[in-house]
Amino acid sequence: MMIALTGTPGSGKTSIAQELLKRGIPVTYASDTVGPYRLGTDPERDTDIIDDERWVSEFIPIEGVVEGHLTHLLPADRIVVLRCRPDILKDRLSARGYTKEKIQENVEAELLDVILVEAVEIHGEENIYEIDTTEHSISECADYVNEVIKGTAVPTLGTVDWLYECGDMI
Ligand SMILES: Nc1ncnc2c1ncn2[C@@H]1O[C@H](COP(=O)(O)OP(=O)(O)OP(=O)(O)O)[C@@H](O)[C@H]1O
Repeated sequence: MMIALTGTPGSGKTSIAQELLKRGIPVTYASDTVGPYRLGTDPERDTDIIDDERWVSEFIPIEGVVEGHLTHLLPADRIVVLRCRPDILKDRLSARGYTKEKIQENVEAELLDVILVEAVEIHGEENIYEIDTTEHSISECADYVNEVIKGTAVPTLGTVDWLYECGDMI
């Protein structure tokens, strides 16, 4: 069973993946697999350009959790979408020293549910497990992913409405 752990940059994927690893759950970092698919960098957006179609088509499925903001594109069995309240996400990304533009791009993507919508389109609502990392500790989020792995979690989406709560950030 392959579980995708996805979410906007800063939503907490790496932190939760590290906690899962500590608990003995196998984790693959997508960033370790995209090297051959890197086409270059986008200087304006300060990000790598990845040939994601080829990456997805050539990805050899793993047993365990695959972490990264593109992993919902993979043919995973269940998709955990991490959410983060946009004002908190802004703080987390500012603390990293990201540019204003890069922060704005990611905050808007989170506000507009971009990853969640893509995940639902690809995998259907019945395979989506959404969790708000603003409201839960890293340990609680890892507990939840563990439940998703075991099959005891109930698929969920629509647990947050950032446009209602923080729409004035756009
Ligand atoms: N409940 C939580 N779950 C995950 N991270 C949290 C939580 N609460 C606070 N944080 C903090 O938020 C930050 C999340 O950063 P992290 O690198 O894990 O995100 P990411 O989604 O992997 O980002 P990227 O896609 O850029 O790698 C960390 O500093 C972490 O300590």
